[in-house]
Amino acid sequence: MKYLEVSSERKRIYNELIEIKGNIRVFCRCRPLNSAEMANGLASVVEFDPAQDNELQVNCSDSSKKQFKFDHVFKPEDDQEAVFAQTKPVVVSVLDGYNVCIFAYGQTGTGKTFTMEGTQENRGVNYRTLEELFRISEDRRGTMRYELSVSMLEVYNERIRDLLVESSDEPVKKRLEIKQAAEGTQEVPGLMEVRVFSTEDVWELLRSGSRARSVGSTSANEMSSRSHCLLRVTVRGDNLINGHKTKSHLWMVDLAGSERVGRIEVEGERLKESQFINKSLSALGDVISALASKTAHVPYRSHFLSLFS
Ligand SMILES: Nc1ncnc2c1ncn2[C@@H]1O[C@H](COP(=O)(O)OP(=O)(O)OP(=O)(O)O)[C@@H](O)[C@H]1O
Repeated sequence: MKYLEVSSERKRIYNELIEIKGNIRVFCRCRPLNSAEMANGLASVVEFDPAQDNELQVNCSDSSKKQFKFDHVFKPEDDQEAVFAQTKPVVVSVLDGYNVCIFAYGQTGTGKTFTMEGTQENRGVNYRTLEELFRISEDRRGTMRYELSVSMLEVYNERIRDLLVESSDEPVKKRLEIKQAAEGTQEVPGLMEVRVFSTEDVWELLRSGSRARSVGSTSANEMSSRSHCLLRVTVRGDNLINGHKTKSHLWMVDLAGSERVGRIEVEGERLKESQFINKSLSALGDVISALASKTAHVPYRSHFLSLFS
């Protein structure tokens, strides 16, 4: 009984939080200048107000200043832990049966992959989230049994590729598609789903998926991600007290760079990629702005990337 009270209290608080803050949250992260930028004598054009952690100001080339507001702004000195601290309350709600989606969006080279994947020493949101999900699952062991599985796919030039299928299997792999499931969620039939039992399983799995991703070099980033990379965590929950079962998805998406074609001298294959990237990002932008303004029609079908949001 005590457990049921705590659990429904947790859901009530979460729903209240969503009510107050909205169900879409936008954070902005400004990365530090890199060594090439410093060597070229570049300086940051972004200013932060120490008293406001949700605002920044951009100094424009015509000496005007533009102010932007977000739910939270991360400064160059904010580390991966600080970013995850803000993300945590939203992602862990997947354990209570909510579907959640996070996108990292920005121009090429701004730190999307660093934020989501991170490095061995500076692990990003993807790994930290799974670590937290395991920690909470363990805490709730007496009352809930959870099964966590991971899938990873990329959307590259309008095609969906499974990143967890061995690359040697590539020639026999069939093209994946999105289908609407009976309960209204989106499914990708045939997508590999790997059950994970501990954080030790996770890091190598994420690394191998990420190595299979399509990358290329643009003039703005030497190792630019040319695809949208989607990590899906599926949570199956079994309530040991009342027998209630849940299944929910958490999507963590590292979008391809939103560069403007004219700005980074692209040609040939890179140009084609950029056009596909921009088309899909623009469709996704339309969906998010329709959701944010709560308009009756949300154009999910204008691009299949939007179906995951
Ligand atoms: N907050 C940060 N602190 C330190 N280094 C960072 C930070 N953010 C990004 N970097 C470094 O900047 C470089 C570019 O970052 P990253 O590849 O994550 O950009 P991206 O936005 O994913 O680019 P693309 O869209 O081209 O894939 C990388 O070398 C990364 O390690």
